[in-house]
Amino acid sequence: MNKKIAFIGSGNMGSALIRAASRALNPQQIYITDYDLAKASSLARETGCQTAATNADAAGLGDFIFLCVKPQIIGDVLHEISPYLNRQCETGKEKVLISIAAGLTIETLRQKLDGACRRLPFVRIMPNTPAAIGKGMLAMAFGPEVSEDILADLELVLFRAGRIERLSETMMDAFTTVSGCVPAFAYLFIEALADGAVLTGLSRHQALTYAAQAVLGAAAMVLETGRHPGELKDAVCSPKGSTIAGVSALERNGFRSAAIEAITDAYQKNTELGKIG
Ligand SMILES: NC(=O)C1=CN([C@@H]2O[C@H](COP(=O)(O)OP(=O)(O)OC[C@H]3O[C@@H](n4cnc5c(N)ncnc54)[C@H](OP(=O)(O)O)[C@@H]3O)[C@@H](O)[C@H]2O)C=CC1
Ligand SMILES: O=C(O)[C@@H]1CCC=N1
Repeated sequence: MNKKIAFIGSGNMGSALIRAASRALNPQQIYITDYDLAKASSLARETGCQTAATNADAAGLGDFIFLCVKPQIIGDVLHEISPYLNRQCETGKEKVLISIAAGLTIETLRQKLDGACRRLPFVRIMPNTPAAIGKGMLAMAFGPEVSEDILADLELVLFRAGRIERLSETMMDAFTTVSGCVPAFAYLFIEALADGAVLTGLSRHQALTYAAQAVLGAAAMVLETGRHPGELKDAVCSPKGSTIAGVSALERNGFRSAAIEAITDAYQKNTELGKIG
């Protein structure tokens, strides 16, 4: 795959995808830019990618243009790069736009483009930050104008980010919640478990390592054995044992309902982000 890839925005999520893409391709195929150019330059030095001086340059250079800015800003960026995309459209150059913004539909984003570039193929992807180390979960939604060749190339750019699934756009807000947001909830859980372990005498480093490895192992058991988490939980809980005492404490404190409401509140917010367009 010899296409050029541009990333506009190299913040938390953009930088995770840039790291993944730079492992999948020759990093010299990748152009990074950001409002804060020092941030882009530092990441370019680390990954071997190139920098683009402006969003317009990135739009001109990239065959695939990843838009990795906040949902509140992406409309301005699309408006800003439209003239440069239109110039390329006149020469018959086929570019692909890719948004990672939570909530915003492809149709809403397309309306932010001015001129002929409004017809360009547009893909909406939803990654999560573990993509930085190849442990991400990522979904792609797209319309009929996006060819199988484009999707195959996009998967080549992203395969080092982690697991990739194609999803109907109607499911993207639900996916964003249970995949994009969940790492933050899991970090909270791991941090709290480690706090408890520090209370029982372990060092902070030991506590974090052991708690994170236990959560990692439990997640892998769910994915790799296909067994229901309730069944896996029962296999840890001995009658009158310590684990069931801990499970009881979690239930007493509303752990399950807190987790369910974390998902439903975050989902609600994702749908609201979609209305800012
Ligand atoms: N964080 C996450 O886990 C996930 C985020 N997303 C989506 O990713 C997108 C980016 O989020 P996130 O990475 O967290 O945000 P960040 O703020 O970390 O990154 C956005 C970057 O874009 C830069 N920027 C701001 N304005 C412009 C502009 N006009 N042109 C070029 N660059 C600009 C920012 O610079 P500066 O800081 O100087 O303003 C910042 O470096 C959002 O749309 C979000 O919905 C999706 C999945 C997961
Ligand atoms: O919090 C946010 O808005 C983004 C969406 C998914 C993860 N972070």
